[in-house]
Amino acid sequence: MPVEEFVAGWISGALGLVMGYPFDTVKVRLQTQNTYRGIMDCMIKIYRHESVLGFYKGMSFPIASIGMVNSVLFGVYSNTLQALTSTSHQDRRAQLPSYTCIFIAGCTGGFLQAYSLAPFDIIKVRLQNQTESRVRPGSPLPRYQGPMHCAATILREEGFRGLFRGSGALMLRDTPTLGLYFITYEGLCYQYTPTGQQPSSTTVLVAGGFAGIASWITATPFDVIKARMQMGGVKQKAYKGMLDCIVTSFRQEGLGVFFRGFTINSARAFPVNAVTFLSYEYLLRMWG
Ligand SMILES: CN(C)C(=N)NCCC[C@H](N)C(=O)O
Repeated sequence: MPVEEFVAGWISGALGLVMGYPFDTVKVRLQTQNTYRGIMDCMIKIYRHESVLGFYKGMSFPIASIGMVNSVLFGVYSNTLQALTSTSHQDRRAQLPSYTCIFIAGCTGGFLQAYSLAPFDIIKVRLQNQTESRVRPGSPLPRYQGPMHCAATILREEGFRGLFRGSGALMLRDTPTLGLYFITYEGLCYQYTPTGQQPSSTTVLVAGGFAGIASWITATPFDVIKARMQMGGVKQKAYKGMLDCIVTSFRQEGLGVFFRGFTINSARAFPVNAVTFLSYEYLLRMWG
C-alpha cells in the first residue's frame, strides 16, 4: 500500500487549512448564529470585538488533526483507485481511469474521512462559535478554554457520543461531494494536460480550486445541518435528530437557511484546495 499519498495528504491538508481558516470561522458563525447581517458585518464584528486573532480561534488543533484527516482522504482515495484500476498515481496521468472508478474511490475516501473528522470538527466548531473577546483580567472565562478543555467538557457533559454529534450529517455531506471533488480535479487536469505529460502548476492550482468550489457548493446544505447539530447541545434548542434539525430550521428560517455560508464556502474553497492539490502533487513528484 503506497504510504506517500497519506503523508502528502497530511502536509497539503495542513497548508490548505491555514490558508482558509479565517473564511471558515466567518462561515461557521454565519451558519450557527443569527446576530450577523452578512459576511462583511460578521468580519467587522469579529475584528472589532476579538481582533484579528478572532479569525484564528481554535486553529492550532485543526492544523494537526485536519492534516491527519486529509491524509485519510487522499490516502484512501488513491489506494482505492489503485485497487480498482491496478494503476499507480503516475500511470493515471497517462490514462485517466473511468469517472465511475474515480467517483467510487472519492466517495470511499469521503466516507472514511467523515468519521475521522467528526470529533475534531465538533471541537473546531464549538471554539469558533465562542464570541468572547480576548481574555482580560476580570473578564469572564469562555466556556471552553482550549481544544483539550473543550474535548474534556464534551466528554464529561455529553459522553463519548457527544464527540460524534452531527457525524451522520457530516457523512452525508462528505461521501458524495468528495466523489465529485476528485472527478472535477482529475477531469480538469486530464482535459488541460497534453497526453503523457504531468499537469502544470497552473493547471493543478485551477483544477484544485474548481474541485473545491464544486464540492463545497453541493456540500453546503448538509454543512449547515452538521454545524447546527454540533452546536445543538450548547445554546440553541436541542434537536431530536437530523430530520428534526432540517424541519425546524426550514420552518423557522425558510429554504435559504440551507445555503447559509454558501458564498464564503465557495470563496474559501478555491485558495484552500488550490494550495492543497499543488502541495500534494509537488510532494508526490519530489518523492516519486
Ligand atoms: C466538500 N468537502 C467536504 C470537501 N471538499 N472536503 C475536502 C476538504 C478539502 C479542504 N481541506 C477543504 O477544507 O476545503
